[in-house]
Amino acid sequence: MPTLGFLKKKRTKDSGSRDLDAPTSPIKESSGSPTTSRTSGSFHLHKTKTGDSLTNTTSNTTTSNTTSNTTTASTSNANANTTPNGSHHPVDSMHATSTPQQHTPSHTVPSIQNLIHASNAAPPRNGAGTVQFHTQPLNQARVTKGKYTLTDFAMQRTLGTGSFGRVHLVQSKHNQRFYAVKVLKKAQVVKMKQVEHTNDERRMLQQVKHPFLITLWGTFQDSKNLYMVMDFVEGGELFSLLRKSQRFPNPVAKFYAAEVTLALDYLHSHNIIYRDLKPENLLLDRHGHLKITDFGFAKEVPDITWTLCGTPDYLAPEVVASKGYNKSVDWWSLGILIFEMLCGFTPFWDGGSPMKIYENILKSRVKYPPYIHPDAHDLLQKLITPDLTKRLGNLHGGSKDVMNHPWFAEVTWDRLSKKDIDAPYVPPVRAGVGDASQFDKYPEETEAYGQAGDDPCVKSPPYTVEHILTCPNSHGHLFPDF
Ligand SMILES: Nc1ncnc2c1ncn2[C@@H]1O[C@H](COP(=O)(O)OP(=O)(O)OP(=O)(O)O)[C@@H](O)[C@H]1O
Repeated sequence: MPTLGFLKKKRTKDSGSRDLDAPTSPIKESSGSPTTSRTSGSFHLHKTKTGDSLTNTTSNTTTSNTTSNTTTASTSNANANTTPNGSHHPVDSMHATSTPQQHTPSHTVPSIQNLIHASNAAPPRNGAGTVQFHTQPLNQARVTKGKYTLTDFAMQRTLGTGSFGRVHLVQSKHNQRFYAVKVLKKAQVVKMKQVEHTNDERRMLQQVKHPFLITLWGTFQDSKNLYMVMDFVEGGELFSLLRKSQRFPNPVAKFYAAEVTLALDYLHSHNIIYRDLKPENLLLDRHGHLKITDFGFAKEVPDITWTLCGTPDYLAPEVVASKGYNKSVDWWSLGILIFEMLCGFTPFWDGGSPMKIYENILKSRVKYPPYIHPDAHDLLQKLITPDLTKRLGNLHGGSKDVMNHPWFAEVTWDRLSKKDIDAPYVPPVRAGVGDASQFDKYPEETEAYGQAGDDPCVKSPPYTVEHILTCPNSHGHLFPDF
């Protein structure tokens, strides 16, 4: 088992008082945007099996995910507070005085809410068939009036950096709301041969619409940079919560895994492979629900593809072996994600180089710690298998096989897909004020954005070989649609 300093560093790729939940365009009020209406919901059993015990940490109680047969407390509405948008959060009072960073020992799950509810209406078992997003057509590209420009936003601090970009908190000068803008340096994108991926990212994100996927409001560019305007997801990365907690109790891992499963189900039903699942790309909204961000490797693939991309620890063996692959890779990565949430480290991690990780992936031998719940163990074995004819999610039943697995037995999928279930952890953020306290601090960009100048990515004929190869139909524009 990895010990000291396991993956403290993030892994990079290889190669107002109104309804604050309503996504709103930075310039124009959107008409068709869904609002998130939350009511208290039930997700869990009254009594847990081994490993399911979860203590409410209203004090500094350590949350244990070790073996326990404890009957868990039901959430009492008597303690209920009201969130700024009027929805129901039983332990919000706790957040007013205790944030995880301030009070929680690093090896505990901070401020985990009761995840186990006493519910009068027992949730139907295996309600996988009722998920509503599956049948919805892909969006037409989201339309906003006119094109954004840099002058529409006041640029603020950096929220995160990645292999190819930097994400800033920004405030719209039109509606004063906060957004996240991903800035990609064109020169860097070209140098790292990410032109096609970047254009794909924009196209994919503009089409998808799902409660657990980030909303892209629009894009623009100047001579040096590409800009993608997204909703600001205030709660920070699941990565940070996981590293602070070391590992999640079984029900907590299950909650996040279930939301990811719904998102994958949606993407796959539209022939989109995500290809970069990892805790760094899972953000928590202010209620603690997930939003998957970073569609840099997402691709519409009706059958198979060959590109080697992803993050080493999370790559499926068929990707490492340069075989053609399909959606199956996301189910493998879901297995790695669940393993990492339950154990605090990834199964093929190795202190050495990515090459060593790849070797381990190809061998596909996983040591399962004894504290993993038997149902979780079973699911993991069925996801982290190199045999594509056996991998759950890749079989005849598709994603429904995953949703119907016993580990997810108490999940009421239709309610979860409406966010009608309380999240296990509510990030301590002040809504609507651009509170970025949940994000790590980064050195800021020194080069000013929006400088005038020639755009090296727009060429007149005759085109260079690079232009023709990377963007054959672009008529000289490497990023024609930004
Ligand atoms: N909509 C958002 N709201 C808040 N923070 C965000 C948002 N999108 C991204 N971030 C932050 O910025 C970080 C980097 O974003 P992103 O992963 O899209 O960039 P990247 O260059 O593709 O990264 P990587 O190489 O790690 O995959 C994220 O890990 C997250 O912390």
